[in-house]
Amino acid sequence: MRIVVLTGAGISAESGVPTFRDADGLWEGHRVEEVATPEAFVADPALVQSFYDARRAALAGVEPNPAHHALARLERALGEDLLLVTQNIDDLHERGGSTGVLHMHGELLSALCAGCAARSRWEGPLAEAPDCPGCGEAALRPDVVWFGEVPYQMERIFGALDAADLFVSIGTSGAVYPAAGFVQYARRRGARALELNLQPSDGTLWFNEARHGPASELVPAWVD
Ligand SMILES: CC(C)NC(=O)[C@H](Cc1c[nH]c2ccccc12)NC(=O)[C@H](CCCC/N=C(/NCCC(=O)O)S[C@H]1O[C@H](COP(=O)(O)OP(=O)(O)OC[C@H]2O[C@@H](n3cnc4c(N)ncnc43)[C@H](O)[C@@H]2O)[C@@H](O)[C@H]1O)NC(=O)OCc1ccccc1
Repeated sequence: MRIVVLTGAGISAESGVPTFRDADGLWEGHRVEEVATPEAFVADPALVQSFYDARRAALAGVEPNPAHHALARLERALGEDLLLVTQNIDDLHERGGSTGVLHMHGELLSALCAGCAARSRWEGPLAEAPDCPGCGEAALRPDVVWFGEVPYQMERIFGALDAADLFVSIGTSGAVYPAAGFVQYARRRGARALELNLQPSDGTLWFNEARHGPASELVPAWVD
């Protein structure tokens, strides 16, 4: 059984990471789409840096929950037959024990050089980050995919969706594309689709089955 799992902010909600819907899409009064865009980074880099510095710092205060741990068990059981794709930029899947996580929207603990595109691990405020280890330019930006930018590893994701027997969506509202379109794509390729979410997502009608409730209960119940 080849499975593709897609997770969103809802899987980290019970760990204390606010979802986008929680803050009704606002951060410090800014619409997320306003601070998570390349245009915003050009217009006000300090505002954007502080947005991500705040989320990076908050990681120290949260822990993976039973849903993250259950997916790590599933990975150990299925090996290559599982692809875990996340829209989340936190590191809770990895801290929950998952090793092959595909972060399609990037990672908070990674910095990207806007000059030479070199990547480097960075845990602290980006404003204090050293110059790029690749080209020496002081052009490090958060290694996240902003609105209007192409998500990471799309070929690998569509390749896995082509071969999938089952597509499972966990803790996502299905409001942001191209991730929100994966269920339609998978169904058209003949896969079954299962939704595990607190409430019906925008794409819930595309799923063969939907179970609604907290991920910390639904995911272990599905995996074990
Ligand atoms: C707002 C939306 C309409 N905009 C888009 O989709 C745009 C494109 C677009 C613009 N206009 C359009 C009009 C129509 C269609 C599309 C568009 N998309 C883009 O720009 C993307 C780039 C999008 C990525 C942006 N970066 C993120 N994050 C990283 C940064 C950061 O994090 O700061 S997106 C970010 O928001 C999204 C938030 O969604 P969720 O994770 O689902 O969270 P949300 O809060 O919405 O929902 C939480 C859910 O959990 C549930 N829940 C809550 N608690 C629990 C619980 N305890 N248990 C279980 N479930 C729970 C809730 O019920 C809820 O359903 C995530 O993807 C997250 O990564 N790029 C692109 O399109 O490039 C071209 C392209 C096209 C095709 C192929 C290639 C390229």
